[in-house]
Amino acid sequence: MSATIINGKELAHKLKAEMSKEVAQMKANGIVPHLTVILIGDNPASKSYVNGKRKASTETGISSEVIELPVSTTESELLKQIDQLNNDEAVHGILVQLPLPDHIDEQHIIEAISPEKDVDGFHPVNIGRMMTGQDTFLPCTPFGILTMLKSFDVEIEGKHAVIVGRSNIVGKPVGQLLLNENATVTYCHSRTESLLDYTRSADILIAAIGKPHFIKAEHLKKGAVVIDVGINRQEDGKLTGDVDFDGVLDKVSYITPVPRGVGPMTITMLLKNTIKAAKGLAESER
Ligand SMILES: NC(=O)C1=CN([C@@H]2O[C@H](COP(=O)(O)OP(=O)(O)OC[C@H]3O[C@@H](n4cnc5c(N)ncnc54)[C@H](OP(=O)(O)O)[C@@H]3O)[C@@H](O)[C@H]2O)C=CC1
Ligand SMILES: Nc1nc(=O)c2c([nH]1)NC[C@@H]1CN(c3ccc(C(=O)N[C@@H](CCC(=O)O)C(=O)O)cc3)C=[N+]21
Repeated sequence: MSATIINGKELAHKLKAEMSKEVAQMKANGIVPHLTVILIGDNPASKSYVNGKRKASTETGISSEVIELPVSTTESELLKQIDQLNNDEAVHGILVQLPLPDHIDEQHIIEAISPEKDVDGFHPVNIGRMMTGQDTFLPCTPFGILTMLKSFDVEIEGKHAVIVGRSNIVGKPVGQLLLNENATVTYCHSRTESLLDYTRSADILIAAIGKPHFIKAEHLKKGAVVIDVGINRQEDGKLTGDVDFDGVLDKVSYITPVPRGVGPMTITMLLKNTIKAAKGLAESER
């Protein structure tokens, strides 16, 4: 059986072209979608992700701005900055790049962002809306994964989706979105006993662990759909996923590569959410 490789970069490219047209139309009506990203400190990985976001915004015609703050920034200074952006009508989306320095409480920051500008979909109000199946900003990585599965007509309803990883930004919400699509969902994590028993029964396996090549052929059922969320930097500087891509290729029906898989889709969904935020504001102004 030959596997289909779900190329996230190509799909992202296609979606960005569609969004460019939408943005042009919005601009013609006097609305310029604007995203503000706050980057604290000089973590090279964070800088590189933020650059990717800036580049993709420009490509789509979305106006973006990056506020770079020193690692010494206090929580109250950051809260003040967020308050200003919440009250700035020209700003539609606010994203605070994670992780934050240890002296800043991540949850305080996430909850300070207005839910109407929370294009990451991390605010508890938006998480609650997602859980109850309401219209909201979906968290970008899970939203990107769902978009990939749907674009490739992967059947979700009734299927067993196994998520390895339970973080608030990837594992938990991706499980919820798949549940909303009528999958049967199992969450696994570092305390799971006999992980193989679960992963081997997965029709759809989502790997969001952060350990290079953790998922191997022995973990999988033949014909499984594998989504690799992991982004791990190797010694040679190259990126690799949580799945042993070459080792499992013969066994799977669909698989996402790293790089050019989930990562570019995450950024694309951020742009989609920013457009949605700009539209939401326009509607309330009418
Ligand atoms: N492509 C993209 O757009 C994005 C990629 N990422 C990448 O995805 C990966 C995961 O990110 P994130 O969710 O933030 O990571 P976290 O470190 O927050 O979560 C990792 C999860 O993996 C679980 N885990 C760790 N070891 C094992 C094990 N041996 N067996 C089973 N489960 C295990 C942990 O369990 P426990 O809860 O018990 O500790 C935890 O739930 C990273 O590589 C990250 O860089 C992240 C965000 C976006
Ligand atoms: N508030 C917040 N929101 C986030 O969405 C967020 C965050 N913080 N912190 C870090 C994680 C990670 N993340 C990625 C985005 C794009 C790629 C991506 O585009 N990766 C490319 C490769 C990029 C490269 O070569 O460096 C790829 O996989 O092909 C990866 C990872 C968003 N995150």
